[in-house]
Amino acid sequence: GGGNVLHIGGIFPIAGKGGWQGGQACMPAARLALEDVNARRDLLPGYQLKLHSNDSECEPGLGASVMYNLLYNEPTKLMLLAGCSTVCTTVAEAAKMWNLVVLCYGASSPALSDRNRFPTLFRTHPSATVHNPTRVRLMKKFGWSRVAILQQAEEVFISTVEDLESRCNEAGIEIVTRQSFLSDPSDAVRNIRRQDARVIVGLFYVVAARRVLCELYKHNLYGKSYTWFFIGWYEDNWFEVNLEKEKVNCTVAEMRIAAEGHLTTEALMWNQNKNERTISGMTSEDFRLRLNDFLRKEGYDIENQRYPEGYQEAPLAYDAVWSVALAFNKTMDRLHKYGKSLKDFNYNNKEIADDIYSAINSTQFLGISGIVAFSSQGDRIALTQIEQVINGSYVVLGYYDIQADNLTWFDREVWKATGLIIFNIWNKHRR
Ligand SMILES: CC1(C)CO[C@@H](CC(=O)O)CN1
Repeated sequence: GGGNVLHIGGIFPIAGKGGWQGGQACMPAARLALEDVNARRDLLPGYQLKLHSNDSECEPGLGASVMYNLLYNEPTKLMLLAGCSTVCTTVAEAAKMWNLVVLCYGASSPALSDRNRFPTLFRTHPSATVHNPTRVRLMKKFGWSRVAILQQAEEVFISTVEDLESRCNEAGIEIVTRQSFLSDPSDAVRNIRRQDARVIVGLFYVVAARRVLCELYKHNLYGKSYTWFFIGWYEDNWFEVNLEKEKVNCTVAEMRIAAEGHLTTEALMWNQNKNERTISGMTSEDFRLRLNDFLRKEGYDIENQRYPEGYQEAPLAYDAVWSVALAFNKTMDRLHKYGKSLKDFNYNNKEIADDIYSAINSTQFLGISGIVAFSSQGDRIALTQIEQVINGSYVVLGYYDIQADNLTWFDREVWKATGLIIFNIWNKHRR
């Protein structure tokens, strides 16, 4: 390859319906990060990092062909970045044959936390199981010892529920029933009611969530004596939109009544301290403004974003490129000691691959998405946020740091049942 350039491959969900909205902003975010790391004189001195990328449309087959094109054509790539869970599964399973580390910025599937199947996988996107310690922590806080599970029959939710069940067992919390459905939740919801479960964890994509909520309204499974956990990464007004289009036979008013009071958990993807300078020198707010500016120039539709922060996962792609640059920087220093260089990598020298692996494995820096560090399975270590719908909109109730088992709580929760309010007042004064 030309001169002192370090090449990496990138597979992004650009077009196609499979791509989650955040996905489209991942390649632009990665481009911004490349600009920034290449501008730094203290990073990879004398080298430029170059990203060769193409569109997977979030389809594993297309993603595989993009990977083959990247690997069967010059120049040699030193690492691969990939997006969606399906694409990342395919790419990460094959990458070991080329001794390549794969860094996924948009894959949430718990199945990817498997060093046997994916020995060289790391991800800046947390696994969906990151919600579970948060759910269990809240069940303990509020003394909920009997919970039910309602899930859509999708791989990501099946493996998330398995992790949730084992954590509930460890915590002495009884799973009274586990109901699953493919696309029509009515039977499953009826079974939940029959079991008289009062705390229910719901795991489904947002279209199914609207159908579930309408069923809850029809079966009166909402309000003062029910607590629902939903996933927090749906768009904020998810329960008020697309009702006609998706033939949900509830009115917006009915959906609002059923939605009132439910809790959500989600992984934080934007550094919460908006004034805190990260490794790039930008705060997460600086990044949001700069990304939106960049996207506007590229013709992206900025206005109808589903999150106030814009494209939710963009920081994960930005931080992934920084992870690569910092890992290569470490590896260059080590290789120089025995007269080698990353330029010598040719998909076959295992010792250089192992050096890159151990460099990425010891990643630890403050990125736009918060502290970037990986578990031994290559999973992103992340903070989670708990919200509740109060008077129709989401209110942050607190944050949970799983590693430190530290729950930051703002005492803003509102339960409709007067009994619970009296109990909470008494309970607070008792301490
Ligand atoms: C939070 C979400 C929407 C979970 O799915 C990820 C996509 C995937 O896992 O394929 C993107 N981020």
